[in-house]
Amino acid sequence: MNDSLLNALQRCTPRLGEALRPYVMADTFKASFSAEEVSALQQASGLSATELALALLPLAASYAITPLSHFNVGAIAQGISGRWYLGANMEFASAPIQQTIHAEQSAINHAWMCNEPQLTAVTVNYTPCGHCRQFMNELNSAQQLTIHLPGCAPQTLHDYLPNAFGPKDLGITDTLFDPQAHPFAAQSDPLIEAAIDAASQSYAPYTRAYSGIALQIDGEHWVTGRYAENAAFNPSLPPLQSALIMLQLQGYPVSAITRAVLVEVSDAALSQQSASAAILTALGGYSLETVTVFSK
Ligand SMILES: O=c1ccn([C@H]2C[C@H](O)[C@@H](CO)O2)c(=O)[nH]1
Ligand SMILES: [Zn+2]
Repeated sequence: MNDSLLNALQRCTPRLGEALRPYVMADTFKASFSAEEVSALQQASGLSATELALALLPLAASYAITPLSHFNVGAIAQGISGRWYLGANMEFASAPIQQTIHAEQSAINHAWMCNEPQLTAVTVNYTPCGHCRQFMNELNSAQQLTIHLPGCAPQTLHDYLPNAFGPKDLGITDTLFDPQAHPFAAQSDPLIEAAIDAASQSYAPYTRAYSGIALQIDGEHWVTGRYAENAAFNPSLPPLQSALIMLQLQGYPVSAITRAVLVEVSDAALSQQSASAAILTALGGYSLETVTVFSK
């Protein structure tokens, strides 16, 4: 368990801190709470669901990596399954500033990578920036999504983003969190296979440049990341960022990476290769294997 998570736990009110401790201290804790855990935490703390989500934001923000801003943002994506997924911003020193991951993207990607079918709300400790509002507008629940902020009445995403530009403006009916299953031929290497699986579930309705990443952590563990496009293009989340979010939230340091594989579609209109390789270099000289796959 990392020190900043422990610090955040110690700064909770005694009642909440005591209730959280068994979950957060467990080796199996992966920065999310099941519906049963959320209701047990509510019972023990006496907080409403909204109050509890706000009270958990410092825990979410403890996952932030902010060498550039030292401004830690925490977010919680609340799934229709009842599970809550934490997320935090991540900055990369020595890489272009555009590579930054916002806390809302982190929490939302976390839920998506865990195959949550839909989000009902996002709770965040600062007002979401325009880029995040646009990122959230891609969700299959964009029309109903509630945003919770400290000291602010709950409002819908629509309140935060009137006259929104979205997938429909580009003639796309698919939305982020709609299940994706793009068929690619299998390969025998398990890590490549994990990256192919991520690519097949990636969301790229605008370019069809499906891509996925798998990062080997040790002999038998890996994390994966999927590409998530956005109608406004720039708020898209590249597959490496998606995988690095999962690495961070599962408690692994970047130094644990032993191998990195990017899977892309052959003859795609764009490539993640050079941007992903540049970040891996900035993170400490990790090399990137790129595998191109053909649609079945
Ligand atoms: O909605 C927002 C706004 C900003 N940030 C992060 C990005 C960057 O790391 C830092 C300063 O902008 O805060 C978020 O995570 N979400
Ligand atoms: Zn943002």
